[in-house]
Amino acid sequence: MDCEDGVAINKKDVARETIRGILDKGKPNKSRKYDWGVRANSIDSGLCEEDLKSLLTAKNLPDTVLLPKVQNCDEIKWFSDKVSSIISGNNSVNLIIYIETAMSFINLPSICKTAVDLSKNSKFRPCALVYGGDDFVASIGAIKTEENTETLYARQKLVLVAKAYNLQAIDMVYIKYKDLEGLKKQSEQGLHMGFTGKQVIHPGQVPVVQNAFLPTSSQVEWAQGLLKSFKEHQKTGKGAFTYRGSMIDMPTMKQAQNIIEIVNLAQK
Ligand SMILES: CC(=O)SCCNC(=O)CCNC(=O)[C@H](O)C(C)(C)COP(=O)(O)OP(=O)(O)OC[C@H]1O[C@@H](n2cnc3c(N)ncnc32)[C@H](O)[C@@H]1OP(=O)(O)O
Ligand SMILES: CC(=O)C(=O)O
Ligand SMILES: [Mg+2]
Repeated sequence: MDCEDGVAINKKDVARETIRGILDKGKPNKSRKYDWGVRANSIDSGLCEEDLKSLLTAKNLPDTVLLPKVQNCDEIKWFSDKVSSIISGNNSVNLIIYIETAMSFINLPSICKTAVDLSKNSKFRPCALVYGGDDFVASIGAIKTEENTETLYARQKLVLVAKAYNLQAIDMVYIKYKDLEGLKKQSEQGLHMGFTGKQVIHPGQVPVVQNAFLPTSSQVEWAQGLLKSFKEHQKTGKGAFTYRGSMIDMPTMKQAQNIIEIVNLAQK
């Protein structure tokens, strides 16, 4: 649910009140496991405080707050203070941080470190970074291409820093939402770069992105076989061995473990 750029400037109050009403009612389908996330307005818009006061005092807290256009660690401190003063009792929310301006990228490690450190004594848990590709392209004055070479450095930096701080890395929006083949290609590009997932803006994008980020059956079969073979070779004292024509040692074993971990998480 969005209070930010998907909402016209003259409808900010309406969006906030509508979302508050939805939160008050609670999740309609309690048997299905899903999270409710709300994207507030950015702190520098001057609207964020009002968003948080309304959304975080609803009868049911959103599972996650998405904070756009985070520029520096002072904004994380601001957010930490606000959630601590607004959220009652022992409740807390997940925090997803949007990185989408040139300055955000300059300050990225300190933004993450501050979020991780402050969360130990606050009411939020940082869980992911989002690459806000459209705002970023506007911020640096680039021209968007289908290959995304103009933003390769930024996307790779986001993955690198996210993983260093044990956060998920969520890739850009694909705005040509009717072009599912293009979406598939861009999802696979993000997956290969190390992104954990991708934003969607239309229901039709959901299955394409989910499929792209789930390991294929042949990858799972390869990983299971490799892990079995790795264990057997360890017992016989062999750190390196050949599996299906490739040299395998500890790092490849870890890649196979990643595949199995994603499958296990997706099944939960
Ligand atoms: C760069 C950024 O900041 S991205 C994030 C901010 N932007 C957004 O969130 C935009 C979200 N998406 C949208 O607003 C819309 O999908 C649009 C404008 C792109 C297209 O809207 P439409 O022309 O209505 O799409 P379409 O007719 O295909 O919709 C089919 C159904 O899916 C629903 N739907 C479309 N998008 C969404 C969405 N994001 N979430 C939930 N339902 C949606 C429609 O309401 C419609 O439902 P209905 O059949 O019950 O009436
Ligand atoms: C998703 C988003 O906020 C952006 O691309 O700017
Ligand atoms: Mg944006």
